[in-house]
Amino acid sequence: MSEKKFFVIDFDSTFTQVEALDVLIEISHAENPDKEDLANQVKELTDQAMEGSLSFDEALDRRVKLLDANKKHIDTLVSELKGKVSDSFKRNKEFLSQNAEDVFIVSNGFKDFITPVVSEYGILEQNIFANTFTYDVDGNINGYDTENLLTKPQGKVAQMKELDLKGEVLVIGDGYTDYEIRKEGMADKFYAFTENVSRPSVVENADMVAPNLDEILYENKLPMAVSYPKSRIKVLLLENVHPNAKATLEEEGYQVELHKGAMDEEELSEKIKDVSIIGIRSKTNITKKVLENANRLMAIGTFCIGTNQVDLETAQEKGIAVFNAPFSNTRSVVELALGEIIMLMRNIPDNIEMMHQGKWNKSATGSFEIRNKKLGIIGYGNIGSQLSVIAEAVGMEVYYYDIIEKLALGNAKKCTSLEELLNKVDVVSLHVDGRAENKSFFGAKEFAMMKDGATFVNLARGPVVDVQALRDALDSGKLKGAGVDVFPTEPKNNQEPFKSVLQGAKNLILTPHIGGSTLEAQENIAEFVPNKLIDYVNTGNTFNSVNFPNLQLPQLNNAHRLLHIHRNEAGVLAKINSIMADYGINIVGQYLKTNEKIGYVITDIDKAYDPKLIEALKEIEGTIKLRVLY
Ligand SMILES: NC(=O)C1=CN([C@@H]2O[C@H](COP(=O)(O)OP(=O)(O)OC[C@H]3O[C@@H](n4cnc5c(N)ncnc54)[C@H](O)[C@@H]3O)[C@@H](O)[C@H]2O)C=CC1
Ligand SMILES: O=C(O)CCC(=O)C(=O)O
Repeated sequence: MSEKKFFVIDFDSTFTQVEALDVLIEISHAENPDKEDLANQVKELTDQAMEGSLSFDEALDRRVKLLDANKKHIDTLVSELKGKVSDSFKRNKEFLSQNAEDVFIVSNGFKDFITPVVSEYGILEQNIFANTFTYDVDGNINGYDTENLLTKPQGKVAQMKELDLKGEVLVIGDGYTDYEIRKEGMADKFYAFTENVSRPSVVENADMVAPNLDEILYENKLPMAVSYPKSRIKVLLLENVHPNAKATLEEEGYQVELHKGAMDEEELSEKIKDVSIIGIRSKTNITKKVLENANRLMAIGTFCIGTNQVDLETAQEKGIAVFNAPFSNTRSVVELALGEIIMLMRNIPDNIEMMHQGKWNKSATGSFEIRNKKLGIIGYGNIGSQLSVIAEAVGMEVYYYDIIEKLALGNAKKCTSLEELLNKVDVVSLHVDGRAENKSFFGAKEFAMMKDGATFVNLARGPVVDVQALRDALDSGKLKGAGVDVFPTEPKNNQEPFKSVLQGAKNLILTPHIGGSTLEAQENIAEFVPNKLIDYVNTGNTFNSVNFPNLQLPQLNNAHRLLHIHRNEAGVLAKINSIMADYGINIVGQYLKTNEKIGYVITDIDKAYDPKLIEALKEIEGTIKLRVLY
């Protein structure tokens, strides 16, 4: 039988998010003009005591003198503290009350406010060890019980000696006095609790740093309120994604690492090993080799539209869901495309170049309005169709070509072949996606089909265009000008040099893949993608995933949710349900969706079940991944 475990928990900044005396002084001095100064003095004394730089009894004495509080203030304090219990203690209330015999509060705070707060979590009064205030006849605090062990230096150690717990003693706290219990041999383990505050002198002495109570319960294989501690979910964000993404993911409780640039295959194959979620933009290739090393990876977020940089099929085979931001930067691309078209029709790139060289060339030759010019959009998706509407609004006549049937917006005219479009229009704007079949889709043959003196814009994907053929078309005068934002090979970061056969061509706008790089777009993406990832982790929702069957699931209420990802083979659902029946499971809800390769079955079941059920489900032939959520 394993040894009995005792949990010895500190109160201030551990059980609650705050230091109670800091709050009390704000309450008792609410009307005092010097309240800020007094509050700062109390905070400073608390910090010094917590870090171990001031003896606890001296700090306590000085703080109580500054309080000037009475019983009524204590009542107000208690109701404030009840709202400030640490989140992980709140959610693990069931564990605390079910193990009440083994849970102790040992605090240098005061029972007067501790007892009413922790009692709501089932903690037994006889297991609360803390100081007590003394009051005068009018109910004003006039001191504290100086005989109490916890008013003395090393008081917690002395209290633990007196308690003499027989079993494994785990101390959880944020202060030096908590660590002292372990230091003096009265505990087996000290967890530096950092959910509310992290003190270097405490963290460096800890057996383990615990960002929350879930982490401690998980480490001790004890039942907890969440299926997996969020603090164990490691997120790697590459390519300078907007800082809001990091903030959102950290707020959710994940560990987030941010890198400015992309990573190559070698580096990423190593780095990915302990990562649960990765966020990238267009320059990081998540290849088969990377995925083969990604043993903990649950989801990939592309903080952009394109997903051609991810081996979607291998990700799917490994049960890794991929999410992108299909709409967040589309407007930015459209604005740049239209801006470039206007610039190119007026020969502005050449004009700029000449002005920098000191040449004044005021001329209307070869300069045109875009009004009444024919714009040909290739790829009438989210960007192409939006450009269609805006270009039409500024007077262009819009034609489009797409490989699938698309609704013509406004007065746009559909072309039934690429050739038809290329023969007809004055400006070609490419907005196809980067699927493998589109590699070199636009080359010498297509440029030849364009009208002489036409303009060409590519803000889609680099490999789609044969850039040597584009250079030839510019040099020969076949094209009037071009705008290119994307290239077959692009630098991994802003330090690497850029090289292209296009450099030096006439009337050519070259931009460093910034079609979607506006603050608005990046902010939109940083909101959209992290929320998709969090939703997938928390509920299993795959709505908008680019490689998983799309399922929008209801909230999980008072049930456990089993997410079973399997190869799409006949009979898997039947096998799942037959195992559920064997274990006498009451199914509360079930959802299934498949695509060509995988099936995704979500089953919500009653909370009480034999844990062997999970193993049995994992053994079903064709299972890729099984996740349990609660
Ligand atoms: N430069 C930049 O910073 C940005 C570039 N992009 C790129 O823009 C492109 C378009 O994005 P969305 O409109 O959001 O994509 P989308 O998927 O909504 O639309 C693409 C359209 O192209 C069509 N298509 C694919 N291959 C085709 C072909 N060979 N011929 C004709 N039509 C074809 C598809 O049927 C689809 O309707 C993507 O490659 C995306 O990665 C997107 C955002 C920013
Ligand atoms: O801004 C980026 O990183 C890439 C933009 C892009 O090409 C996309 O959204 O597909």
